[in-house]
Amino acid sequence: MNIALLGYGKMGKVIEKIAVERGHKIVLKTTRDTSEINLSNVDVAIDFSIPSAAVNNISTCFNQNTPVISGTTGWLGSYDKMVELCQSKKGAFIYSSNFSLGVNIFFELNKQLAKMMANLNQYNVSMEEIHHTQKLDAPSGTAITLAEGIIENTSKTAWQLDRTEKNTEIPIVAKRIEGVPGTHTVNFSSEIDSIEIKHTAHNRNGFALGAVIAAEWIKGKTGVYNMKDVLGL
Ligand SMILES: NC(=O)C1=CN([C@@H]2O[C@H](COP(=O)(O)OP(=O)(O)OC[C@H]3O[C@@H](n4cnc5c(N)ncnc54)[C@H](OP(=O)(O)O)[C@@H]3O)[C@@H](O)[C@H]2O)C=CC1
Ligand SMILES: O=C(O)C1=N[C@H](C(=O)O)C[C@H](O)C1
Repeated sequence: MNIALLGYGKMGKVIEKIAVERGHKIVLKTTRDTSEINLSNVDVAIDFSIPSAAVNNISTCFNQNTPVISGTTGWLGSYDKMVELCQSKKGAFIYSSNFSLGVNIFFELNKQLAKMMANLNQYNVSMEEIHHTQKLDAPSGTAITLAEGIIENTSKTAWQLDRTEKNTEIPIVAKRIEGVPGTHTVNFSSEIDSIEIKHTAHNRNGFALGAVIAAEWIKGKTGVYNMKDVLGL
């Protein structure tokens, strides 16, 4: 496949390596200095850029009839608008806050645990995410997806960064430590004991491999999908 990398930073570079190993060709790389995106010889575009660039990158793909995989976080206020545009242009789109197989299994485990804890009022739920110091958004997209999984399955109604005002909110602590690719913990704690589930990324390979697998999967399809569809979870 001919792949465009919209964003060629830490993730773009790992995706390039894995995509080439899997027999694909990178025909376009964009950075903050790119003024025009021409996708005429591109089969699938993969966007790992910055929150303020994601909507323009994704819209450009729909407008040029190119399927797009987006892993950029911090722009989700515009997700519904992008879904509408995709549908109106009969495009193809996958967004995931986290493309790794391990985290997508963790998302399902988190929902199962939340279901089991739903009526156990003696436990308080809290979350922590740790990332490298260059990360622009907080909490991480992955932490937001985890919080949404808990909200769907318990009486919690919202998440809050670094504080909680109400018992119905899930507190998320975001820590920034040099070199950490991404660590997420969900904790249910009572006076008697704690139950904790944790995912630790050892490097960026899992995120990148998942994005390339999603790009291979979406070629030739139309519609809006997620990583559960891709991985058959
Ligand atoms: N869903 C997932 O599985 C994962 C998601 N992420 C997310 O992916 C995104 C990228 O992460 P990462 O690679 O670490 O970030 P980097 O900061 O290393 O890279 C961002 C890239 O985007 C480029 N960029 C900036 N502005 C634009 C623009 N207008 N158009 C196109 N590209 C632009 C930067 O350009 P320049 O080189 O000129 O600075 C850089 O190449 C983040 O939102 C992060 O949260 C990260 C890991 C996994
Ligand atoms: O910025 C990162 O690095 C990461 N971002 C994603 C997120 O916000 O959840 C995924 C991963 O944790 C790495």
